[in-house]
Amino acid sequence: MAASSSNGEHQTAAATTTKPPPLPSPLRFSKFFQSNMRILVTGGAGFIGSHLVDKLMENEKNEVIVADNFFTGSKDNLRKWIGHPRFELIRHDVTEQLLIEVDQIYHLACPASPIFYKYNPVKTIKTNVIGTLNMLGLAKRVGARILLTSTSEVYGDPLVHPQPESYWGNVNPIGVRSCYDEGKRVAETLMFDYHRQHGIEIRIARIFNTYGPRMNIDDGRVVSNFIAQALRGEPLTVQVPGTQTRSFCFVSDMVDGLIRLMEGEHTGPINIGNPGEFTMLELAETVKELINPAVEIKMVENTPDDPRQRKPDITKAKELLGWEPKVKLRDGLPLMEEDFRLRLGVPKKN
Ligand SMILES: NC(=O)c1ccc[n+]([C@@H]2O[C@H](COP(=O)([O-])OP(=O)(O)OC[C@H]3O[C@@H](n4cnc5c(N)ncnc54)[C@H](O)[C@@H]3O)[C@@H](O)[C@H]2O)c1
Ligand SMILES: O=C(O)[C@H]1O[C@H](OP(=O)(O)OP(=O)(O)OC[C@H]2O[C@@H](n3ccc(=O)[nH]c3=O)[C@H](O)[C@@H]2O)[C@H](O)[C@@H](O)[C@@H]1O
Repeated sequence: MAASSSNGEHQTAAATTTKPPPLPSPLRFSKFFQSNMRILVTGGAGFIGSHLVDKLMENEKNEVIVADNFFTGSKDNLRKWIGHPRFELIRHDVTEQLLIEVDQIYHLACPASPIFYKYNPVKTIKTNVIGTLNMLGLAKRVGARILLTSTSEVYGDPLVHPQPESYWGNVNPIGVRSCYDEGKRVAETLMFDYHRQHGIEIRIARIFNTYGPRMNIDDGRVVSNFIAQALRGEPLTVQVPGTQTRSFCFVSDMVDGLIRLMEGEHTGPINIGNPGEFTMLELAETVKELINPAVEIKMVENTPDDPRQRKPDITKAKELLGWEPKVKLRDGLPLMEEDFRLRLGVPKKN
């Protein structure tokens, strides 16, 4: 349960550092040469990362560097930028040191789909802990601001609903999801310790389920599974009991929220997600209605520790970032359907 001493204000005040941040690159103070903003996106070849790169590249004053090990991401997601003079792609694993010069770091590198983060749980923890430590070390050396994409999974199987940032969560520390949710909790701790101890400028986004074009077709997450199944005419696999809820955010809204957080004045953590809440059975019914009314819905076994409910309280995002999602689930699903049809080679019948 949320302890009374853990209300948002108290948490934010305790987090504020008195130490000035390390100096940014001398280039930022040069009078005659206005250098571009150099932005590192770790995990930039993945789903959210590649959409973020597209948005950042729209600004001609930005240079974007992606560091990715291509575990779940792909060069294909970035193909329109490869060879662009303001873009660089580095095959790099964040569990290793990275010595480059940058002004901002969006730190996304980490597998996000449960089937991928459970595939090699020890590596997932290393990515979250050593990877975040390395990126914080880089931020400290070059005086960069760093944003971590944390997750609603830090709330575990929440006992408070909807979840405000002040809720400390209900997480199983030894379960099969712990490599990811405890990994992200340590990553958040490291961010705040570097902030308090070294004055690093940090931003933490707690992302709730995000969907949209470019998700891996075999990613295993629920929205991509249902859309791919509906298009192939296969039964939609609802994991029991089907009454568990999630709140789904369209990827363009997510990218807008992440950039506002990076550019704003607040460390966070700030929930970024769409508060529209659906049971998995409701989601299956909606996909069936919109994409393939002939398809069956089949109940299948679930995995351990699956959270029963999830819905973000986005009061902080609204007040501090002026952000709220614009795309409703019923409008976002057809945009994703279009992309999946193209990739699966299933044209729409008129
Ligand atoms: N999509 C969501 O619903 C969601 C929800 C909460 C949090 N997040 C967070 O957002 C971030 C991006 O998620 P996504 O949905 O785009 O996932 P994704 O799997 O599509 O992207 C992750 C990217 O990180 C790369 N990567 C993984 N381990 C790495 C390592 N050790 N070194 C370098 N690169 C590595 C992958 O190759 C991939 O390109 C993740 O940090 C995830 O935890 C996502
Ligand atoms: O919001 C978040 O913070 C987290 O959201 C997702 O985690 P999860 O909600 O478990 O994602 P899914 O695998 O899409 O599962 C959602 C629900 O759908 C159900 N499901 C999944 C797949 C399927 O085929 N059928 C089905 O009913 C699952 O049992 C679960 O209840 C992401 O994958 C995490 O990276 C992210 O951190």
